[in-house]
Amino acid sequence: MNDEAVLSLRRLVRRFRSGDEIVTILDGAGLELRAGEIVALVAPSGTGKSTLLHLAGLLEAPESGEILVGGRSAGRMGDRGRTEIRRDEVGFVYQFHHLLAEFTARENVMMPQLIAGVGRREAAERADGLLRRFGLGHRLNALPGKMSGGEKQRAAIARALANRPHVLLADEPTGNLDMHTSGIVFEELLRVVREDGVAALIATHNEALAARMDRRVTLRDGVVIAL
Ligand SMILES: Nc1ncnc2c1ncn2[C@@H]1O[C@H](COP(=O)(O)OP(=O)(O)OP(=O)(O)O)[C@@H](O)[C@H]1O
Repeated sequence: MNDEAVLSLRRLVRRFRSGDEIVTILDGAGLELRAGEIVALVAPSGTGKSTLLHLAGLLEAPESGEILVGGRSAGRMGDRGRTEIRRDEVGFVYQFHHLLAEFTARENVMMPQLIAGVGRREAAERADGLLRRFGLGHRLNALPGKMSGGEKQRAAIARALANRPHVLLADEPTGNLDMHTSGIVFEELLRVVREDGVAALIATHNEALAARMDRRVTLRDGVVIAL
């Protein structure tokens, strides 16, 4: 672990049109994530958690402010540079697994690697290793339709980590699971992320899960504050 920020969000402003009005959701939001640090983003519904994660993952652009990933400023990059950073540096986990239904667990975890140019054999080995770490060694060839909710979400987390990202962004990663399964899957996510030294920003409504992370932040009036 070192003290270098792998993700810096600086003075982010994001507005949306709502009918005739312009609503400012983020109003100078800033956050730094150091290598290996796991941060919980805990805030009421509608305060901008998903918006902040989308900006951090370069899925959309802020009206103003700066986003640095691995010290590189995304604002100064073209679409191609942003796409590369998204692919190589950032992993995403959503509430819904978004696995491809016609591909097995192994193939789903291979997919981002193949897109990044990794060979089939190496991608399959990495996929199997990751899935095993999530207790899915017996489900490598299972199709998502045959997997339980917890298994699918584990596979989705493995896929997010497939390209060895420095940053993992997760939006209610266990929000679709029952409380018991959610706790177990969450524990596994934290274990693997810690073992690999990945920095993570995880939005959750669940205070008990948030308490297991390194620090907690919230959004208030469009800015990030420590809890
Ligand atoms: N593309 C959009 N167009 C218009 N308004 C939007 C858009 N995206 C988000 N918003 C609005 O911005 C606000 C924040 O939304 P966001 O999804 O970031 O909140 P959240 O904190 O993640 O909420 P939840 O916990 O319910 O997921 C909401 O009022 C939402 O309606």
